[in-house]
Amino acid sequence: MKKIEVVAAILKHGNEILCAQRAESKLEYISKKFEFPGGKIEAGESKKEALKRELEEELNINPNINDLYLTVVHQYPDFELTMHSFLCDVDTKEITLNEHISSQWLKRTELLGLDWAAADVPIVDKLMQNG
Ligand SMILES: Nc1nc2c([nH]c(=O)n2[C@H]2C[C@H](O)[C@@H](COP(=O)(O)OP(=O)(O)OP(=O)(O)O)O2)c(=O)[nH]1
Repeated sequence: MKKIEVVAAILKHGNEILCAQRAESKLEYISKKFEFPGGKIEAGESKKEALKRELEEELNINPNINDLYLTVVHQYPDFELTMHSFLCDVDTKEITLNEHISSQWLKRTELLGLDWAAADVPIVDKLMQNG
């Protein structure tokens, strides 16, 4: 089974968190789902270097990347995903959506209202518990 390793950012502005909606995809289980921005780690990159690159590519932002929050291993029908999520503080809500089709800044308690990619659910649960 194919394995993918991804980094993702929990972008916090005050008490709000950025939730970003993926574009339509032929993989229905991730198509238009909400996620934390990020992407695959490329050869030779550290996790934080990969996340910095992805955040610039996807949102035109360059935030401080803080501690690892949670690593999730999730089995999708076509691949096994390992996703490392990092807390990041941003000082502005101004972002440019270069790849996502929509975004919302939500309080922790509001996160469950979105249709998240399945791999994100443990991260969302932890964020809600620690609210
Ligand atoms: N970035 C991110 N990816 C997630 C999350 N949840 C989740 O299941 N994924 C999955 C969807 C994709 O299969 C994979 C991320 O791959 P991607 O295609 O977005 O990464 P990338 O930007 O490096 O894309 P590419 O170069 O392959 O086009 O991880 C999440 O919260 N954030």
